[in-house]
Amino acid sequence: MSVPTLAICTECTALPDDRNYEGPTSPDSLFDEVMSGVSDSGPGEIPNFKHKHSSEAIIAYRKAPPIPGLFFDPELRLPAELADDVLKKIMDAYFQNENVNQIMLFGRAKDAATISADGQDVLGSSDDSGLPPFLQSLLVQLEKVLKPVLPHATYHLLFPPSSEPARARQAIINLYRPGEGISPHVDLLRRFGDGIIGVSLGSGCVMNFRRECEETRVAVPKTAQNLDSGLAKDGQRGRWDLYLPERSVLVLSDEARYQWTHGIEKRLGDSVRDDEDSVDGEEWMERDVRLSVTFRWLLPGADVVGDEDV
Ligand SMILES: O=C(O)CCC(=O)C(=O)O
Ligand SMILES: [Fe+2]
Repeated sequence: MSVPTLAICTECTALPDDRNYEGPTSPDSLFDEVMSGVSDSGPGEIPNFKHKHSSEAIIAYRKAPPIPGLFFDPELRLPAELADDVLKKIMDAYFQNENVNQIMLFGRAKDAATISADGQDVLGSSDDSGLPPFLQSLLVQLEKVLKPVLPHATYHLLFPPSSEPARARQAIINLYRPGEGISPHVDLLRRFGDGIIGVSLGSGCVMNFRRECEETRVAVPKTAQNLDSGLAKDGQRGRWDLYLPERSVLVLSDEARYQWTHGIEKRLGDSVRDDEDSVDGEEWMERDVRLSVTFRWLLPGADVVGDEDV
């Protein structure tokens, strides 16, 4: 079996002209329906100060929240040289037009067909045919830095051995200007598999996580109880806000991928402290232009762009 031909898709999405716009348009990211009650202001009304809405009373932490399947180490950063190089190449290749803020690329992880007779990987174990070289380099680096820190099963999910059948991998790149965000969502269940890697480049920002109600599969409602105290009915926190610094790496799997939404509120900066017990005060972190690169597995048969019914 030969490696499938290159499948690069530069399907760029322009900014929509509606009041619910929050930043990158991510039809490919959203759960089957957009969560309600997320966006209450249009692009011209960016909340620029800290406690305007109840949701903004939530303080973000640098430490990872205790959500099963979420892996994040604030100390783990990509090498600056690699991150700068990837950022520059992405900007040059895809974001010269200021109306473009999202791009999707597709590759296919190698399978046994790309392994030479002596058992060595011909392409390198993260070499996803179809992705541009700088994203392949990023994947190789991610494979290296994540190996020592992830549980074996999660690492295996993200970087399966070459003995397993080749799978299609999507890289979605989102560009956020200060004040932009993305609605809380669960990445499409019928399109993407388990195991998502998110890389932040150029700027940090806070990502919020909300537990979904299992029965309804909609985001835990924005009630005072859930948001102001951060506690859901069962006494467990239904929301966590995590600061993702520039060059950091986030992994979502299992419960974190399926039972929690993730989103970014549209703000010009974020209030951050180390963790719940931190005695130090909050730090206000201004946002700059941020690029996120998210790698996800396409489910079998879902590698047809634009087919929402798969
Ligand atoms: O910008 C990010 O880090 C998140 C992007 C995201 O969630 C998505 O595209 O599905
Ligand atoms: Fe997402």
